[in-house]
Amino acid sequence: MAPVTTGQKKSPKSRPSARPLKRKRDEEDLDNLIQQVQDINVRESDYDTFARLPLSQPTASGLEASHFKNLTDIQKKGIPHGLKGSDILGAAKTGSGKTLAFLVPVLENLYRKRWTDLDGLGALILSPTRELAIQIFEVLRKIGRYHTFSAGLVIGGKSLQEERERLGRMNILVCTPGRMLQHMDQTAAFESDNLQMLVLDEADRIMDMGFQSTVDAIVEHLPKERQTLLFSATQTKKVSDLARLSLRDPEYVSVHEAASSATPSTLQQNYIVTPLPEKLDILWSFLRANLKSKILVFFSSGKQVRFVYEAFRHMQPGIPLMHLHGRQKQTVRLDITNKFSATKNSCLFATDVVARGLDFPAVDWVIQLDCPEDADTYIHRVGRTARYERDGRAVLFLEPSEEEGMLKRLEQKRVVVEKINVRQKKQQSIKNQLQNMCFKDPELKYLGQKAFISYVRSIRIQQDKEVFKLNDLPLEEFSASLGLPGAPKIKFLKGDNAKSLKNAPRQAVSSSGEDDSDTEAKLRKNAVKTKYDRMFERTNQDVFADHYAKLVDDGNNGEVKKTQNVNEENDFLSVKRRLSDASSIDGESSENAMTQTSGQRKNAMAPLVVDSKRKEKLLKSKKKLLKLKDKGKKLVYDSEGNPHEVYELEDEAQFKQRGPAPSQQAKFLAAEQERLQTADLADKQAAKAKKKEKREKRKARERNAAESEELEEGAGAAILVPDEEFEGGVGEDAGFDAIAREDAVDEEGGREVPAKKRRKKWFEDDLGDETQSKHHKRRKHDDVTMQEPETLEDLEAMASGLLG
Ligand SMILES: Nc1ncnc2c1ncn2[C@@H]1O[C@H](COP(=O)(O)OP(=O)(O)OP(=O)(O)O)[C@@H](O)[C@H]1O
Repeated sequence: MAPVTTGQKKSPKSRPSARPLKRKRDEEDLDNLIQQVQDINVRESDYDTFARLPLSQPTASGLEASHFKNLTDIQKKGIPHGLKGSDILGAAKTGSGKTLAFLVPVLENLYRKRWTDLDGLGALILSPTRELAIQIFEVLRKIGRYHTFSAGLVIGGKSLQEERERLGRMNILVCTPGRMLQHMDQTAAFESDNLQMLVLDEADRIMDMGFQSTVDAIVEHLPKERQTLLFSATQTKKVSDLARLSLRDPEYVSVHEAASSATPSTLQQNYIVTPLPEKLDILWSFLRANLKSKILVFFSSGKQVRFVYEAFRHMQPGIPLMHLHGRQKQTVRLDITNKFSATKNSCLFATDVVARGLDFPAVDWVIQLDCPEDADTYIHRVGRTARYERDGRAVLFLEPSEEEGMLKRLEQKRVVVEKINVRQKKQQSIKNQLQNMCFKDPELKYLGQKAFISYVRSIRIQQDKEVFKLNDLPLEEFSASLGLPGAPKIKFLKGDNAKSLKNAPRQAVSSSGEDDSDTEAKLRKNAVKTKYDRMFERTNQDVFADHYAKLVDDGNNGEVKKTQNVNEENDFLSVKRRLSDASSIDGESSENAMTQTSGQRKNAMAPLVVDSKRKEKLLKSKKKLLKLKDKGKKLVYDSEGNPHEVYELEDEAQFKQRGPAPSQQAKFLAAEQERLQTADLADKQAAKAKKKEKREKRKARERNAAESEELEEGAGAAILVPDEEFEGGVGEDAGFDAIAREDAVDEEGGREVPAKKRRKKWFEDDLGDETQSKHHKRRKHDDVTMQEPETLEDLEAMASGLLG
């Protein structure tokens, strides 16, 4: 139970017995619980209600207060193994209750180990997205409200420093991999040596390419002796992943392997075949016909989401529209997630950022306007509806060229989808409206162009070429259907990799390099020219800036003019001028600049290529040009006082004697790496030892203080009052932080005694007492339903505050 000290004083007579008695009883209960867990027979599991499971009182009460009574299939199979400490590889359909399947064992296993603040981090829960991490954290808050563990959410969006200060004291952390690793590498006070459990929710996504190396690095920081739980809706038993996470004889807990379909039976799944240029018409007509529904529409990129959202918003379909994609600020994303969860009828346009794990209540329709990259993504997307025994419908839009390939992929994953047709009579064309809007509003047109480009790129980078066939797409008509006057020109990178590009959306997809010739040629025809296209096509680009003309017009400009003339014949992207010497920058005569040979140059710098307006401007600023000047050289002196370069070239013959250059290079790199690793290890060990010493000292101090306090109050001066504990709001207030009561009353005399000053909670600011007590009272009434954060700020405060 949550050890909340009430501050009540007992008479000297009663003092000696109360606390030790209670402690003894608790110890006995705990021993019983440990025994019961040992006795669990996982093969004959008949635990169909939480009440029948051997659970601690705080967890049982938390589950009951959150209205969880019966176990779902994955919980029936997973929780007993989890309680017994086994590693788990869990797979179950979307919406089948996997979150509790790992949260219950987390709380219970730490509880049975008598985990306290002083023991540090006990469980680490990794989630691939921030939204999912927040959702897991909220469920943890609910069911863990009567525990005294401290729990935190580490998802970025807060300053590293702010999180850092609180991180050291957390028992359970829910986090995204990137941010966690950042702390592990940079936060000295963060320790995971004691970690007991590692959980990966949506494990397959976390083990996906984008996260692989991050997860590897995180795991390196964790102790090998730990329990590891992996859960996902679409999991494979990839041996390499298991080895990487050092799972020990994992229990394969799968509740849909034998099922005929990989998706919930309450989900009705259909697909329609529609040419790309008609997609938006159909989507629009669909929305108009379903104004009283909650609809989630998936697109393959954020830019499409933005364009369709903006365009449809202007056209007012009659249903509230929202949009969500990875480029929005975290606070905005949270806000939209909450709003969409709360509404009954609305439509959310989104990317795959919400495809996994998010538990929006009562979604009626999941529409996949763009074909998912694979069958797993399909399963996760449709899993946003038909959750926990509810009904739901999903419709996949397929381009004729995608139909055969995608259906094959779905079949391989035991996903059964039925074809339906669109009623032509009800289909409304919005092409003209969109064209009109794009014509009037250049911003919208710009969004449309971006949307077009990102769609084409998304198809190009797909790995499954049996499904995605860029050359078969009617791109010109598609661009017209977006309201654009022509298909924008697109350039692609050579040999780009689908997943790494998808996982690095912020990485600019450079347009330099080589193009996809066929498509490019196709697209170049009738291409819409952007501001930049026009800029590069300007015929008078090579007209010198005034400043530069003056600079070179110093009597002897024949050379420059010659260069200029030669360049004029080149293509528009060719180099117009080269300034190749610092002296010209310093304003010395251009003649010098142009006639100096490389042998003459002492402080040679990389040639400055003047091929754009920006660079021409640069010529006007001496300060900026100075940056291009060669910096001074570092020399080292030998014992005789002769100067040497830091790295001097050795004699070639000598060099060759030591073997071929690549092998020497490899050797050098290996040696350097080893040197760095050794140094790093030593640093880490020293830092750890220091921290450990500090922690030991702190523990000893706190123990001494606790003991002397106990002695002072007389043994057992403060007692536990179970019913009131809950009201006092152990976990209710601050997650799982314990608090001391304020309004303590002396039992004997009924006299009010000054309350021990309690620690300020995350939701409190410096309010007056009255306001605080009102606040406190309000929360008391909320103890059963668990107060939800009302605003984004509340949630933010909660996220950061619980780290304290
Ligand atoms: N034992 C239970 N009794 C009643 N409702 C439950 C139970 N377990 C889970 N739920 C509810 O079912 C819904 C889905 O649960 P959860 O989010 O854990 O599913 P999931 O399997 O993780 O889904 P996904 O694969 O999409 O992440 C939630 O709304 C949750 O509150």
